[in-house]
Amino acid sequence: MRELFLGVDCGTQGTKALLIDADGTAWGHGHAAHALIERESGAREQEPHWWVEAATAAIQQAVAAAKSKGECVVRGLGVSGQQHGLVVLDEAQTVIRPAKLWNDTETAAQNEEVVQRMGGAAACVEKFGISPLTGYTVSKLLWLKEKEPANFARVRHVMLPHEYLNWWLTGRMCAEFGDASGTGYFDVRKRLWAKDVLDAIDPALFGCLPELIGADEAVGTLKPEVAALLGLDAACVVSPGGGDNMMGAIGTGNVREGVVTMSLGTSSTLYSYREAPMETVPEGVAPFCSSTGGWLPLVCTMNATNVVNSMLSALGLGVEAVDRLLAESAPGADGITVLPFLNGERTPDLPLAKGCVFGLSATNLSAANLLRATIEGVTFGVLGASTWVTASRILLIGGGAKSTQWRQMVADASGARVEVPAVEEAGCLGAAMQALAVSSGKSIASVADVCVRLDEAKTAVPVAEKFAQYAAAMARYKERLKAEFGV
Ligand SMILES: Nc1ncnc2c1ncn2[C@@H]1O[C@H](COP(=O)(O)OP(=O)(O)O)[C@@H](O)[C@H]1O
Ligand SMILES: O=C(CO)[C@@H](O)[C@H](O)COP(=O)(O)O
Repeated sequence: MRELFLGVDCGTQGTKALLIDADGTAWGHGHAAHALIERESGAREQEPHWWVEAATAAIQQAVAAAKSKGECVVRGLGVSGQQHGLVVLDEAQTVIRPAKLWNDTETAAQNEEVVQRMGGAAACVEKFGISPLTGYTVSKLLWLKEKEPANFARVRHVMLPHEYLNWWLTGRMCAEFGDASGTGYFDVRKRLWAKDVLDAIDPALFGCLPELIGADEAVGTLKPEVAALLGLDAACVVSPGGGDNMMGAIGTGNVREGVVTMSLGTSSTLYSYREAPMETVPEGVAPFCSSTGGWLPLVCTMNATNVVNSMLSALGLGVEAVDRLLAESAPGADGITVLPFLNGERTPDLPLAKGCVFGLSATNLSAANLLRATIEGVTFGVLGASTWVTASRILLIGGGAKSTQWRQMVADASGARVEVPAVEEAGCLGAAMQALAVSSGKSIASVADVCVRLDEAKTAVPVAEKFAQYAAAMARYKERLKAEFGV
């Protein structure tokens, strides 16, 4: 009987599922999209039951695909989730309101207030190794207390998206260091909840947090009724899971120092594993913990494929147009610059910013140049914030990595060789690899050595002439940013 391991990744736009064997070979995939509640106030929310429904559909698809290839049993399951979302449950364990997400900027004022109550950003870094930015979980709690006091009074359990899915699967509420480190109420050096931060909002909150477990501890096994629904065995072991970037790190072998991963999902992120926490935290860097016993400093911008999708939709085009239009246009988009802040922005810290288009003329205005300038803006945003890490090689993941031309742009603009894992869904792969490690007792590094493979045909090698062209376009991007927003 074939033994398989399941990874589930609850991203912003959808949930994916992947089944692998102990060699990292894929046996089944599944996908289901999520809706997104977006309001002009900056609210970005989803109903937690949407994630459960999407996970159910995606897992059922993956299981059906694997079973069609022969008899199999799923031994372990790991969940990867969009970071920072706030799920609140009442005494009866009922979800109180939609989850506010990582890209919610309605809570910007509350983030500033929390930082101030803790003595300012420098004091936060000194005390807890991290200072919260808009989007982290903590500001959502203060927002709830101020704006929806009746809902706040009902809160008995506070969870992140992947913890909520683990609870649905197993009935156990628990947290692990990687995702917990993005809450803003976690001491990232000591790897403990930061009670002082929660007390500054409300002393009742600390008692609402889940227990912390280690990266190699199992959460438990599946609830029998959930196992039956998903077509899985109730003995299937659920590993701790983690934030999607932490699971992407595992899925790209970013479990040792010196590896750099970049993700082009709804957000754009760039991260690199470290054995020790950062002593000094460069501006814009989120000094998170990894879900593998170390640390995972990262930069994250709030505008990536969401902005590309909006521009495509405004142009009446679909995602299949990306490669064609990038190929039709040249680095620098004939002088057009897009600051892609449709979602406000976190890096740089401009939660209330709006997007801007500069440099339009009668001769350069075309769909190809507009789309290119948008994708360049997204790419320059994350690369420009990533000078704290040097990379001669970048492992590129997320939906945007499917574009040949975008991969080449990242290589040309960064000067690094861009490589793509053979399994496209790195968050799912990382979660499945963690499930394999936890259920077999193997180290995550040894699992990574076996399971992470590259799709050599997709490697993009930087072209020196293009590097110079992108450097000029990026300099123009930075000038526009400075002139418009002073950063
Ligand atoms: N071939 C492609 N070229 C460019 N972008 C693509 C391509 N395929 C998918 N995408 C983008 O990837 C997005 C989904 O990315 P994904 O990493 O799954 O997001 P998330 O994890 O945040 O839900 C799509 O909405 C689309 O914009
Ligand atoms: O907030 C962050 C990282 O700190 C985001 O990276 C979220 O974790 C959402 O991820 P995607 O939906 O873009 O994968």
